[in-house]
Amino acid sequence: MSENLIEIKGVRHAYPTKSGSLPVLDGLELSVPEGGFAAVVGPSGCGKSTLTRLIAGLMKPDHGEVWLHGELVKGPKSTVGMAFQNPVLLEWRTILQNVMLPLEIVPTKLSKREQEDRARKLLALVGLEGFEEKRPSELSGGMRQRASLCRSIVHKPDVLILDEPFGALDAFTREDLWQTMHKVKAEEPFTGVLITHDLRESIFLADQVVVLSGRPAKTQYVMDVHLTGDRDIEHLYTPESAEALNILRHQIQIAQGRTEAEEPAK
Ligand SMILES: Nc1ncnc2c1ncn2[C@@H]1O[C@H](COP(=O)(O)OP(=O)(O)OP(=O)(O)O)[C@@H](O)[C@H]1O
Repeated sequence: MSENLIEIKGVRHAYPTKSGSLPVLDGLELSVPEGGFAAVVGPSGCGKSTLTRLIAGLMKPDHGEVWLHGELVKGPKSTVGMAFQNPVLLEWRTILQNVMLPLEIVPTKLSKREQEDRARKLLALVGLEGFEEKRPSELSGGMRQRASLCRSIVHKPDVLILDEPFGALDAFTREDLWQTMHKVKAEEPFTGVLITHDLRESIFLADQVVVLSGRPAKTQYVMDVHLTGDRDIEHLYTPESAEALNILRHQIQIAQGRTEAEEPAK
């Protein structure tokens, strides 16, 4: 049994297509300890979303193993929470009812009253107090994404998967959401995997950045992030952050086949 909450070992996967088999992952390794937060970056179409489906047990890999909490993943896991770029909130339900949805699906010991209290507490945590009875269309994109985040953690999942949740937001809203994420993680600790195309986002939010190679993707590079103290946006403009971003940018260029693997210029 592994000490890591998420352990992905030697995963290989190919999709059958009309023109033959499309190898997508080939040699994927990922380890995330309990309470850890890994950001996964890589070239477009390299297999990042495929990785999230494997962790959630929505697909089985052709080869290799996915372990969650010391258990081999063999089917869909309700202990995994997910949030996507498009929040997909149900318009016929209020924001509060949308956030409570997973509690209707995943078994819970909470009474109806306690479920509602929990959903209200999370909405307040992300700055949506007073919007509980609104419909999704009455909220901005950033607010809908905040509600979606509450919905993804309301049932206290073991693992939170975030698949480009901030990708469609403007830069200022995105930075606000990054800070909200830190607040949420401090109050409601989770083990997370974030898929992103934004390298600044990866080093601001995660404690480990995993760079995937071009398709079929393998784990090409892993960076531990050591931003000290409370993370605020100014941390992104320090020499340490600039150096980390430089290294990651270089790794992405290697993954895209635009440069040879070599030490980045200092
Ligand atoms: N169900 C499927 N059947 C066949 N091919 C698929 C299927 N799902 C994904 N693919 C293909 O597998 C490759 C990897 O897809 P995936 O969505 O995992 O990549 P990604 O890294 O998340 O992409 P992006 O960066 O564009 O979001 C792509 O070429 C995609 O077209």
